[in-house]
Amino acid sequence: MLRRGVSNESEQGQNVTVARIEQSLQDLEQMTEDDHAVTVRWLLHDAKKAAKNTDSAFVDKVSPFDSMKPIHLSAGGTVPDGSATVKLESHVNKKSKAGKIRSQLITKIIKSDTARVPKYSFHTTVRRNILTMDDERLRFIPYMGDAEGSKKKNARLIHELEQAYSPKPSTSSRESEWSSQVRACLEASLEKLGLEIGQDKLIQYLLDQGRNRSRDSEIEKRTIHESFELPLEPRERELAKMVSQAFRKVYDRPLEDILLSEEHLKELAERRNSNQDKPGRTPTKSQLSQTDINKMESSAEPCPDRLGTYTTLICLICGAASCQTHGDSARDENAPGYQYVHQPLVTTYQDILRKQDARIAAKAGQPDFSTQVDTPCSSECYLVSRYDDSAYKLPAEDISTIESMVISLRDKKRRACTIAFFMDLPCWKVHSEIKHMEPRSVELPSKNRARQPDWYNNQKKTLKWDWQDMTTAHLHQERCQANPCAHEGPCQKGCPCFDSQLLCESICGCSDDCPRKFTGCPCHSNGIVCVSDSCICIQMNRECGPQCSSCGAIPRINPDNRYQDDLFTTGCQNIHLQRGVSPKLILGESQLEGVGFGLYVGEPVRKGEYLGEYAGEVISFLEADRRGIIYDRKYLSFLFDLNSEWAIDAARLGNKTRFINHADNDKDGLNCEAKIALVNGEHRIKFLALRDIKVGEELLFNYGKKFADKHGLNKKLPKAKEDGKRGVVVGEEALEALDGLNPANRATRGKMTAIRGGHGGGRSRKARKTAPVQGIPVEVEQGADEDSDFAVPQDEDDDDDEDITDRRRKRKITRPLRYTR
Ligand SMILES: C[S@@+](CC[C@H](N)C(=O)[O-])C[C@H]1O[C@@H](n2cnc3c(N)ncnc32)[C@H](O)[C@@H]1O
Repeated sequence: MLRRGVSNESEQGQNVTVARIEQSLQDLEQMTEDDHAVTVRWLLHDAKKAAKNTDSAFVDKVSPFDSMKPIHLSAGGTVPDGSATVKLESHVNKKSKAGKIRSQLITKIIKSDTARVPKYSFHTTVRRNILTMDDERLRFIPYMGDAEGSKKKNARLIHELEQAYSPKPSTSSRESEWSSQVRACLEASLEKLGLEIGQDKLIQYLLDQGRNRSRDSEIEKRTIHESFELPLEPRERELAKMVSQAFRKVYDRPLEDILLSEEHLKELAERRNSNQDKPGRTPTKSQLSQTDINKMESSAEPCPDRLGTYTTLICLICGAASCQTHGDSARDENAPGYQYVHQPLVTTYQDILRKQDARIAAKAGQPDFSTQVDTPCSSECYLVSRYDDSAYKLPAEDISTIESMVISLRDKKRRACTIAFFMDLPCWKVHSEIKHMEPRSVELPSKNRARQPDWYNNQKKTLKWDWQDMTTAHLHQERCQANPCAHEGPCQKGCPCFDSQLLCESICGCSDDCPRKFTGCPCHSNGIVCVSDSCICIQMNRECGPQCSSCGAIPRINPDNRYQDDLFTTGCQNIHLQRGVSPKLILGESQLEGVGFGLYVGEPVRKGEYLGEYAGEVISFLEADRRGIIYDRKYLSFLFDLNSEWAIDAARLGNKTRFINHADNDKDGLNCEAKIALVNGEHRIKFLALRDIKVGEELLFNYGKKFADKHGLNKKLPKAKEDGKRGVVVGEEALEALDGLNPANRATRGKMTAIRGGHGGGRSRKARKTAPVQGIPVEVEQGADEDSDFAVPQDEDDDDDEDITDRRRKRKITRPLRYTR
């Protein structure tokens, strides 16, 4: 904020010298400093006044510690029986040794029969995965204890964290505030001197000179450089050189620090890319003739720019506004090799319409949950009205508004009626405009059609016998995240699905008859139930979905039918995650000594049954690596690789499955496995029982050798009943133990018994309501069982683990928990 204005009086640019520019810059610098001083004085004045007011109104003048007597610490001496000593070391002044105070406290040891509460790292319970952006700022350094020899370890940790979180020093806010102030000052100074160059020319000069040779922001530099159409005139170059020299003298640093700072370059490049600020390219309105302006305003083109906003606001996978589950994964701009590229997700209107069509087509097979019927909206409704299209022309801006609205309205049948209502236009006219917009007439020439992959026939819905050698589309941990494709032309080279050798999904923008599109399973028509490898969806580690028109998945994924157990006893069984009903799971202290909590089953589970979803934050690998530094140091990690780009972290957000501990093999109590499945274009992790599991058994799955080795996961279930010591608890007795030890659980006891009695798909049928989240109805159970069932199993019993047979699994998809390098 420049309080004293800069003189408008233009000085003669021709007589300018380095000394004069220097003087002008100094004047402005002085002015800026004065201005800053005035601002700070005002702020302090205000702050003092505010503090005074608060003081009298709310602050107690007497310190609560005033009445406390000082405690005299005993300086050691004999320690009475039943006591222990604690050594304290306080540092008053870090640098001086004199500031170090050592004392020793004598404490009483209190013994109690109460079970020790296991260590627990706090988490918030979530019902579905939440996409979390990268956070490359190191916000705090965790306290890792003062144990012997930990100083070196802590120093190493701090170094590691600083390396991971700040690969390059980011501009501090003070620095960036200063830079922008000086930039403003510079602009004013050039204006005052009447020089015929502005900041743009100075930037061009610095880029021409190859100043700022750092490899950072290369793309931005190129974008900006290419936007200058004409080379600098010799006079301009001379002036820019003088400004650069004067700047260095006044500020004692190079001009490029201010004009080519990473932050500023990024800002400029974004502006250039969005076409708002192309020097010498985009004429201003005043430079255009009225005919040009009319042409621009009546063109159908301005729409795509605005559509960009729609596509980023509305998720292309689920249609939710600002979706937190899918969406463009976070970019780590500080990552080595990161390059700024301005790349709108979807570029043209036709792409978006195609995507819309694909989504609507994918939904066509689903039951219509809406209550709408095909009744005409008015006498002018397109459903009833016969109209002469050519007789009535809409203004360009109305057409443009219709285009924009079409994108956000997914119900195709109703969109003309809805738009007509909002715009107060005849429905038939809106409908006719929409029809013109749709790229239906675009028939692709046959030679240009996409080809089916060699290993998959989407019409017969079959895989070639050696398909597993030809693709990794089913190996989710190795493949990338599914991103719906949206491009002109057929799905061939250049299409992201094609290039990643993946199939197109129903959410992709390509046409329904794209030969690369996954078309689901034909199980019912082939007389098969989706339960084994004969179902193509199971073979490809996918859950059945709307694209499987005949197998019976569609009514089974309808949330309204979730608790209709009869429906699930037959028909498609490959919809676990979409149904989302798990058996009763009880949280208690793990039977693996000292590992904290563990998860137990509260009702019998059969082999192959679904146990729950491993939910948490979906984060990029870069973020996982950063978080992993602290997790690995604490030997407590909840990271789980989801695919080749993303991981799930259940440390901060998660559900009960985050408490499932590790076992190497059947002998150690391994009883469940984790599988990654593709569910409607989304990767998700589910737990399945590897064998029949008895009530009260602790769930254990194999985290993978790398994780187990790195974290030293060596704790095993105690052997069955040995000389009165603790043993594995299973069966009814275990339930008593789990139940009885925590009075809070008694209330649920009757319910659990009832569920056990009615086993055969029997699950806790809790009252539930639906809560809309981002426009999508999400099931929320009232009195959710999450975390209320704490218990500490302590009783002994025989370890009567059953023999586990049939361990040979054709598809190896048990996914190790992530470890960080
Ligand atoms: C996903 S958490 C499991 C829940 C954890 N027990 C708790 O209370 O939060 C994984 C962590 O549990 C511990 N853990 C799991 N299985 C273990 C085993 N067999 N031996 C030792 N520690 C284990 C390790 O600290 C590991 O990093």
